[in-house]
Amino acid sequence: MSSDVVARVYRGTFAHSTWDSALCVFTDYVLGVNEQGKIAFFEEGQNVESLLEEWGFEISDIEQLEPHEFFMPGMVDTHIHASQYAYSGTHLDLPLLDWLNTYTFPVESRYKDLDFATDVYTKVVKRTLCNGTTTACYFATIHTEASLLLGQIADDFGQRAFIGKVCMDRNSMVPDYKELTEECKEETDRFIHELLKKKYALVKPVVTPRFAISCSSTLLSKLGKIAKNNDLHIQSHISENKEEVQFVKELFPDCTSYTDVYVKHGLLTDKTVMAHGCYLTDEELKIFHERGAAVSHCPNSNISLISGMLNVRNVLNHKVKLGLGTDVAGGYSSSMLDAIRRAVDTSKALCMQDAHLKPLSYKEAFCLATLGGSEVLSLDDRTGNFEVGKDFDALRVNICVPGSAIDLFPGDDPEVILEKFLNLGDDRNIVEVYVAGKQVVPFPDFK
Ligand SMILES: O=c1[nH]c(=O)c2nc[nH]c2[nH]1
Ligand SMILES: [Zn+2]
Repeated sequence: MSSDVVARVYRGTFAHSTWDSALCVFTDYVLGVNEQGKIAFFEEGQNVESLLEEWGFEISDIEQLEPHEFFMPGMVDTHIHASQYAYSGTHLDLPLLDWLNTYTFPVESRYKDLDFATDVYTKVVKRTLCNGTTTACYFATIHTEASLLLGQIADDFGQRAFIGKVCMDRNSMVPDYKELTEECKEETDRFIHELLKKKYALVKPVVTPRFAISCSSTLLSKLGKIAKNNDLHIQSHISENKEEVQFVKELFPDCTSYTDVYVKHGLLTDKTVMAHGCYLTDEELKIFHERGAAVSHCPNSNISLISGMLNVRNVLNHKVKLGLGTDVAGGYSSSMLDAIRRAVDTSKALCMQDAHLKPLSYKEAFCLATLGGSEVLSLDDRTGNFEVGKDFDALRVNICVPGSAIDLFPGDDPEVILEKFLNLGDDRNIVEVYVAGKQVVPFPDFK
């Protein structure tokens, strides 16, 4: 008998991605979660007798899923601005640079107020968890205390998260909302130190230069060094909008491309995730591939701010790590299901312009939202699918809940049920959420 103790055993349908297949559906499988929250076994239901013996649990310990239920991996939002959740669903009438100056910076400057921060950050963590985001890579604001608070709230609610204190020392439009270069470096050091000191199991800091336009060359270099010395993740924005790309050219005339700006400052590593990338050239994508840097595709935001349409197929052909992001609040939805749908829509819109392109399938989008996202954040050895040994980050989906927007018909097999959920489902269908084996949705009573 195994010395490992299983805490939970489920039997029913499971769906996940592997690097060989964007969608694998397993019907009548048994999955065990050990006391450390890791997947202890994942086997065909017919092996249940030997599993009982090996793992020492009773048949009555098995939780049987209904035929209209399944488990899928938790979704990974590789790019979301927690601070912008305050105005999500509004302010979508301006292009990027005007949008930042008019709406974003004035709101982000309010996060010195920790009551405001607590309210918004609690709401965004709860909302994303309910919608199945088990891992989120967050931008906060320039404020160290509020950013630490976001880390504490993610930890309280059990979400796996990267937290970025935003760094910017250039801002002509809202001069209040920036730091001095040295102050920004020191506050970033303090933020990283304080967050790591908390020893949260699932919440880590990420070095976060906002984008090349809002950082001086000196600051970018300092941030590159901080990331290197502490072996940290890095996140920023790149090539989202044509005006932005042109402005970066003017600000950094010695750099050969937008990508080169980040390369020259030590910010394009195998732990870097860059949002958008709509206008990256093939040469730049080659550099991303060589360095192991990742792209976060944020299709809702790209359309909402009329920024551009990322050619996902081209990014995948260059073998660049790729995940999906909601980019709240340039993207108006905090749900990764929306990111899946918009990614497919954008790809189809590009196909209308170029008949040779192959559209992204719903299976590929599902893979990007789960396993792809975990790879983007270098977490694919810990999460992203139901491989034995990984953490159990999972969504229990029930198609037949009261008020469900999905109808089933005779002959709808598990693959059809998954496809209907991805296209028509919402948080009502996500009845339980697990992160590292711990049930985080429904929320515990004390919250
Ligand atoms: O979509 C975006 N949201 C932002 O907050 C931002 N900052 C720089 N570039 C950005 N793009
Ligand atoms: Zn963004």
